[in-house]
Amino acid sequence: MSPVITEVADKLARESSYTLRLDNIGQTVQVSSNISRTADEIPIIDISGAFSDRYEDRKAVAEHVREASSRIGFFYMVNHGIDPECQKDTFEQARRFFSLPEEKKMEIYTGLVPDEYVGYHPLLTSNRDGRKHSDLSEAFNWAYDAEFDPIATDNTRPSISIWPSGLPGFRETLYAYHTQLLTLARRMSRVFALALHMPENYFDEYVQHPEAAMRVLHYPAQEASVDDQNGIGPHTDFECFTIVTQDENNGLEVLSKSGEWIKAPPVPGALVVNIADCFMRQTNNFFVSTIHRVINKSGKERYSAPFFFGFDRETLVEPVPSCVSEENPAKYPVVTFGEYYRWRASTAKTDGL
Ligand SMILES: O=C(O)CCC(=O)C(=O)O
Ligand SMILES: [Fe+2]
Repeated sequence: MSPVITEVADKLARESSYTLRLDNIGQTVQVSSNISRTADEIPIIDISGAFSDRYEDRKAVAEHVREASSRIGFFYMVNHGIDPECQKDTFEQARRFFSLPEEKKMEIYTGLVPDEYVGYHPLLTSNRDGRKHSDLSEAFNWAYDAEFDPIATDNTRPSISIWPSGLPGFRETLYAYHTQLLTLARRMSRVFALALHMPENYFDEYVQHPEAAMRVLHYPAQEASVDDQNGIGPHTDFECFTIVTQDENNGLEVLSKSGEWIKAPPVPGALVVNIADCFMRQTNNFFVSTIHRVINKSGKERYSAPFFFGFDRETLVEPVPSCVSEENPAKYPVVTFGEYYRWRASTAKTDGL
């Protein structure tokens, strides 16, 4: 084939529609094209009102969050009060860890801790999109630890995380940022309660000893085409909501309800929030847990730090009363958060994300 014809054929391949199946959540979606586009569907929400003493200010933020969470399941938040120095320090520690020799990182390989999503996930070990090469990212995950929770009520439960040796300050720096996000996430759970037209303290009892895991990710610059590889393949997150800190490089993409990949580029000073599967179940599909992926074609290394927030493992994932009615009965069987989490974490590890 002449180069021109190959190019046209490639273009057609990339622009043709395909079916995406996510077996773990039983979703099949039709994607119109593998090419992502820029769109302004992901709103930027100023959440300063969430910290206001005035109920009307908090309610106004919640209404924006309600709109975004039910329409696209993603939004940016600005004026969240997080210290940018902590973000910088976290990325610095991530760079330090990922530049260790592979054997050193493998000392805390996630495979050593069955059923828990902690430790090191090496490059090219997951593949969510069977049509492509394995995912071009590596990650380090850690979990909630009451020692670093300023309002912990129960310090007796052991931490499940595993830590690299010989990296002084690594754990403390990562927890300094984790603690800030934990406090923000508790505040956001009040915003979400209002967004669901429930009393503001509706979720308070579920966030005493929350599922609050975090990860740092490293995406090398991808040379393969977007049709041949992902940084992280298409997936949904499995807790209630995720707060993602991005560096300054593009890569994150969100699948809109109409089946188009939409870019979620970094916005200076903003954190990305996305709804995850437990919240979708609890809201009886009113909030949408949106499929997303990362492809790093920025030409540079990309780092990100998602914080995954879910409720205590004893909590029942049962529908919020404002989201069920006789005409709209519960769509999911009730399980505890811990049962759901363990099932998803173990399948994610065997299936690769
Ligand atoms: O790197 C990102 O921006 C998002 C990563 C992500 O979706 C995940 O770790 O679940
Ligand atoms: Fe994700």
